[in-house]
Amino acid sequence: MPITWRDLLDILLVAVLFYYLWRLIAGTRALNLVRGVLIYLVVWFLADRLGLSTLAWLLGNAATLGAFALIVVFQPELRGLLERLGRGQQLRPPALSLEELLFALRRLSEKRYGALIALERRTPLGEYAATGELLEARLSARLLETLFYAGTPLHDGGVILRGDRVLAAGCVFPLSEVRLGLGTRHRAALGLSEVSDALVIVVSEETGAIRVAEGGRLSPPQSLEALRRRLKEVLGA
Ligand SMILES: Nc1ncnc2c1ncn2[C@@H]1O[C@H](COP(=O)(O)OP(=O)(O)OP(=O)(O)O)[C@@H](O)[C@H]1O
Repeated sequence: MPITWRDLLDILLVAVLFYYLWRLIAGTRALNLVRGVLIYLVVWFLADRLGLSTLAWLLGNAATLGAFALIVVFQPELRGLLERLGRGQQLRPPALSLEELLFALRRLSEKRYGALIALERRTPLGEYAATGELLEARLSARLLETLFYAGTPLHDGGVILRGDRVLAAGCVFPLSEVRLGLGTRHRAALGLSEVSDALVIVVSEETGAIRVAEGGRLSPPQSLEALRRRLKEVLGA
């Protein structure tokens, strides 16, 4: 059968669809889910082909239940994906004001205010923002300083930045299981970086040291210059 222009268009559209799906899930927790589902499908297919009827029957029936379970478990990610699909590229939040953030970090470090700040990237952090107080406020150094001033109700927990907005404060991040020899603020920074692609900045209340957690790794104390370089890379500025 000859290949028609319809076949080519079909293949092109499917390729574009997969490419955009991949871009949406790359770097998110959903990527692990996709890997898991693919392995499941391969085992199911092999069981069916090799005539392992009980295993194939079991996997076939569990698939329906599993699909519902996945929707429930990954509801925050799915909502995030749909939000991003709807939002499109143009309506991205304005870029973060790097100098404002660096100025805030300098002040927090000098004053020894313990701080925990997550910069949202591709992984939606809405589920963590929901554990704190939603602010949706424009980022300013004075706001960050105020939020981490000890004694105020919101100073406990982490702040989430989305573009140039302070999305939420007083948020609870997942704690890493890794023993760092540091306290819970640092474990929370590392924990969030393990489950998302966020860049998480932590200022120590005890020493004023600024560290960055990214991709499940916590940096040694950083100078503001080193931090500026890394943030510029991340923000593409
Ligand atoms: N799961 C969490 N999510 C967000 N913030 C957290 C979490 N757990 C603890 N924190 C923050 O960490 C603070 C406790 O910090 P702790 O003194 O244990 O940290 P640390 O890593 O030793 O840092 P520091 O050098 O600032 O003392 C809490 O008051 C809270 O603000």
